[in-house]
Parts: sequence; C-alpha cells; structure tokens
Amino acid sequence: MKSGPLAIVGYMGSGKSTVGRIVARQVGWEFVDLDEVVAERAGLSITEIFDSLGERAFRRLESEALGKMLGGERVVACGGGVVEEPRNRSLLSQVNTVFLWEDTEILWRRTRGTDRPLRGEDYEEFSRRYSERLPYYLEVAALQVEVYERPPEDVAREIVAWLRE
Ligand SMILES: Nc1ncnc2c1ncn2[C@@H]1O[C@H](COP(=O)(O)OP(=O)(O)OP(=O)(O)O)[C@@H](O)[C@H]1O
Ligand SMILES: O=C(O)C1=C[C@@H](O)[C@@H](O)[C@H](O)C1
Ligand SMILES: [Mg+2]
Repeated sequence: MKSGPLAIVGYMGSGKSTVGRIVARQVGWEFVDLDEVVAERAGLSITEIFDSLGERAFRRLESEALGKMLGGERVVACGGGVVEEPRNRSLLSQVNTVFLWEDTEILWRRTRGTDRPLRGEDYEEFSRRYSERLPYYLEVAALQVEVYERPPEDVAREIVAWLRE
C-alpha cells in the first residue's frame, strides 16, 4: 500500500470531488475538498472570492490550503486550476497524484449551468484553458486515469488498486 496523501487533479467537472470521496471511504482516509477548505478559511464562497478578491487572491489562498492539507492519510480533491502555480506543481509532484483525464466536450456539457467562475460560456476558451493546463496535469501525475464516461465507482476502483500495489 502506498502511503498518503493522495491528490486528485483534473479539469473542471472531471469528477475529482466525486471520485475522491469514494476512494477515501474505501481506503479509510480522510477526504478533503480543497475548494471547500479555501471557501471555509476565507468565509466566502469560491464565486464570492473570485468576484470580490480576484483570481490572484484565490490562487494564493488555494496554495496556502494545499500546503496545509497535503499530508498524512488524506485524499485531497484539488481545484481544477491548482496546477497553475509552480509551487503547487512542485508539492503535487512529491506525493501520489492522480490525473482524471476526461474529454473536453463531456466536461463542457457536464459543467453547464453550474457555479464555476472560470467555466464561462465560450467553448473555445474553455477548451484552450484545458489544453494549456494539460502538460501541467501530466507533469505532476504519477497515475493518469482515463475517465471517458466510466462511472465514478470504476475510476475509484482503478485508483484504489494502484494505491494498494
Ligand atoms: N465519471 C463520471 N460520470 C458521470 N458523471 C460524473 C462523473 N464524475 C463526476 N460526475 C458528475 O459531474 C459533476 C462534477 O463532478 P465533481 O464535482 O466531482 O467534479 P470536480 O472535478 O470536483 O469539479 P471542480 O473542478 O469544479 O471541483 C457532478 O455532478 C458529478 O456527479
Ligand atoms: O479550473 C479552475 O481554475 C477552478 C476550478 C474550481 O475547482 C475552483 O477551484 C475555481 O472555480 C477555479
Ligand atoms: Mg471539485
């Protein structure tokens, strides 16, 4: 069995929070959703942080939260943009990090009408942002899992098997 923590990265809507909860339950580790930690520490929702403090301030809070939470027997579901900060990439590269790889159009459909500040209404922009982040996701990940519409339970099973190798 690999030691904790386990970090999960991937683009908006790839299932980091959903899959992370299942994995944590199966291995008996604590589950942490980094977006929730940031919101709680700031006393504001993610949307409120973006609206009133801006993305740079959000990234700073996110990086602080990652530094605090990334340790011990924990599954940390990261925010979609966590890999944008070089310091975060360095931290993530040192632990067991999994990238959830999902098709852009599926993610676009899945995040429609949800409250995610950077999702936007422009598919080209959404897709470009994903392409820009892809090398970073691949850089930090020790395991890449192709989701491609498989149920979250299947994805979680693959991750748990890898942790138990
Ligand atoms: N493998 C899957 N197949 C179908 N639906 C899924 C799958 N994984 C997650 N979902 C659904 O997609 C939505 C987004 O999932 P989730 O919130 O876990 O993504 P996320 O990666 O944590 O997103 P964010 O980057 O915004 O935090 C949820 O409604 C969830 O139920
Ligand atoms: O992809 C992103 O940059 C983000 C994803 C969400 O998880 C949140 O962390 C926030 O909305 C930013
Ligand atoms: Mg999430």
